[in-house]
Amino acid sequence: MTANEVPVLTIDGPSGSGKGTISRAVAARLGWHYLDSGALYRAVGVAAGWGDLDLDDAGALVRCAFDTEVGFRDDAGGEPRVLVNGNDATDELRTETAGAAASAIAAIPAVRAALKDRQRAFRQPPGLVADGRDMGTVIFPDAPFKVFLTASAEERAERRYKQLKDKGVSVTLAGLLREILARDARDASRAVAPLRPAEDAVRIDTTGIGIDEVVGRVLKVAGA
Ligand SMILES: Nc1ncnc2c1ncn2[C@@H]1O[C@H](COP(=O)(O)OP(=O)(O)O)[C@@H](O)[C@H]1O
Ligand SMILES: Nc1ccn([C@H]2C[C@H](O)[C@@H](COP(=O)(O)OP(=O)(O)O)O2)c(=O)n1
Repeated sequence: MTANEVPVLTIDGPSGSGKGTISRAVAARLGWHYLDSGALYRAVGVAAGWGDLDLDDAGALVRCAFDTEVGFRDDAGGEPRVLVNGNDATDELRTETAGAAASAIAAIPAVRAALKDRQRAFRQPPGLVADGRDMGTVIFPDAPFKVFLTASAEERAERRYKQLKDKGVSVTLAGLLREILARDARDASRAVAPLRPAEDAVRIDTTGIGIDEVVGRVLKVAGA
C-alpha cells in the first residue's frame, strides 16, 4: 500500500466541537492511527513561549516550528501524553493560553507550511483519523472520509468549562465563551487554510447529542 492509498478519515471543526474525543474513540474502534494536528500548533506556541519569542517575529516562529520536537505517548485509556522537546507538556498544552497562542501562530502561512510534511507522515497503514481545522481541505484533500463537527458556541464553552473544572483549572464560563468566539473568528478569517468544511465533508451538528451517538455517526461515515 503506498501512502496515498492508506485511508484517512478527517475530522475538522471549531474548538470544543468534540474533535479530539470523537477522533480518539473512532481511531480506537477502527484500529487506525490518530493525528492531533492542534497539538502540533499548540506545541510550537508553547515552545515559542519557553524561548521568549516574539509572536510577531514570523522568521523565529518558523524556525521554532521546524525545530520543536513533538512526541505522543499513549496513556492507557486516557488522552495521549504530549512531549515537547522531551518534556511532558500535556497539561500546559490544553490551557486556553496555549490555544490562543496556537491560533495566533497558525495564521502565519510559513508556520503552516513547516508543519505540513510532519502531519502527512502520520498517514500509515492500516489508516489514519486526523483531527484539526484543515485536515479535509489542505492536508488530506484526497481523504475518502471527511467529517465536519459543529455545536453551538454556548454548548462548546460549557463542555470546555466542565473539562477544565474537572482538571482543577479555575475558569469562568463567560471568559471561555469569549475566548472560543475570538478563536473561531481568527481561525475562520485567516487567509491560509481557514476553518471551513471541505465541500465533500459530512457535517454533524453535535449540539445536544451525546458522545456515543456522535461516534456511531462518524463510524458510519467511514463505512464501519
Ligand atoms: N457530543 C458531546 N456531548 C457532550 N460532551 C462532549 C461531546 N463531544 C465532546 N464532549 C466533551 O467536550 C469536551 C471538549 O471536547 P474535545 O474533544 O476536547 O473537543 P475539541 O477537540 O473539538 O476541542 C470534552 O470534555 C469532551 O468530553
Ligand atoms: N489543523 C489545525 C489544527 C489547529 N490549528 C490551530 C487553530 C486552533 O485554534 C489551535 C488549537 O487547535 P486545537 O485543535 O488543539 O484546539 P481545540 O481542541 O479545537 O480547542 O491551533 C490550526 O490552525 N490548524
